[in-house]
Amino acid sequence: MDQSFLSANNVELDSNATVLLMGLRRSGKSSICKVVFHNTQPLDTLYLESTTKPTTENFKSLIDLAVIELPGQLNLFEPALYDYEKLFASIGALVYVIDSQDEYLSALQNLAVIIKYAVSVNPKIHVEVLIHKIDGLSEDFRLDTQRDIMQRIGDDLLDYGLEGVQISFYLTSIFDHSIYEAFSRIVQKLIYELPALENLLDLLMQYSNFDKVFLFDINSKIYVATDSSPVDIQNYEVCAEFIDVSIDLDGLYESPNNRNSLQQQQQQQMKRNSIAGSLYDDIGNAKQYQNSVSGEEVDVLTNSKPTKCISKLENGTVLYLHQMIRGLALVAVSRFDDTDEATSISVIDHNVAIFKKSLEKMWEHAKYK
Ligand SMILES: Nc1nc2c(ncn2[C@@H]2O[C@H](COP(=O)(O)OP(=O)(O)OP(=O)(O)O)[C@@H](O)[C@H]2O)c(=O)[nH]1
Repeated sequence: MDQSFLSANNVELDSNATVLLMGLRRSGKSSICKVVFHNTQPLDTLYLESTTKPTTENFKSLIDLAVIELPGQLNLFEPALYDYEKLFASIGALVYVIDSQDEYLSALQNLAVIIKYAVSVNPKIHVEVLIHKIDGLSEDFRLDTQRDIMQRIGDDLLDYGLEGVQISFYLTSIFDHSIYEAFSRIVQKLIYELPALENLLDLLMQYSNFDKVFLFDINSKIYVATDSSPVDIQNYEVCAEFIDVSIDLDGLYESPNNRNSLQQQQQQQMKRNSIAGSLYDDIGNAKQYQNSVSGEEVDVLTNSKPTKCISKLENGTVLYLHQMIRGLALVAVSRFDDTDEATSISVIDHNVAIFKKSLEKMWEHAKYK
């Protein structure tokens, strides 16, 4: 293998937090990386040039994630090009992108060969299949396509004598939140401490009367953990957009000393607002009744005080955001009646402060960070 490629990209160091992104040419791999991790507008990916050699990108979040993209034109098993054995042995998840708008039979054959090889080298690997570009398919046709793809891959793997390989399928598009939802679930599988985190979030839900709580990576809008209740995509959308709104609002309350860093933050925010939409209007009409900044802590990444923001929407839903460690924010959806608002918020603040301390402690002893 091209040793410099591996060593330069720390593949061995962060093995369990490494995602290998594969798929045929033009299936959408680079676009996914750009939209999810670089906040590129989906339409700006239209004319991306074809990737010609493997690329690795590192993202710092709750865990330090490495995403390796292999160009679609590579013939995977062409001898002596790369040491694939070492590569597959060192990754946590294989993410294979299938263009659902294109003829996908050759992609499925390619995928079956790759899965066969991947599980023989690394039996613990998570195999994740993105049935991508679903924005071009009708609702019914999406499910038919998913069923067809699952059936065919199952048959191909049976032919190879591979029964019981766990494969997760996701219907995705860069034009809506489905790609963030998929990547959230993929990244969560790589977080060793996830069960403990989920337990903590369940406790927080219970004692704070939240309907739903997410631990978001602020930059990518991936949620690295959530409580154990099912995820409703609308809750996800509202919370993800509330992060953008909160950062903008936070600017209004900053002292002049921090104005520079805030302007930068806002500019970055403009770039990252790939999903601006109706919620901004809702929040514009909503009663913004508290936006306070705690005085004690200083966030290492932004060199500014951690943001806390609470908003009540016209339909009575309350959104609560508190900035956490490592570029994360806790965002919760709640509903409490007007009479006990102040008490509820004090209780929530107290519980969230305890949660943040627990998170810090957990991360001091984290396995992969
Ligand atoms: N409609 C639609 N088009 C998409 C989506 N994702 C990516 N595309 C388009 O698909 C085309 C190819 O995307 P790329 O990201 O360059 O594909 P790639 O897999 O990296 O291609 P190679 O670098 O050749 O391996 C671009 O024009 C994208 O705009 C999607 O979710 N929906």
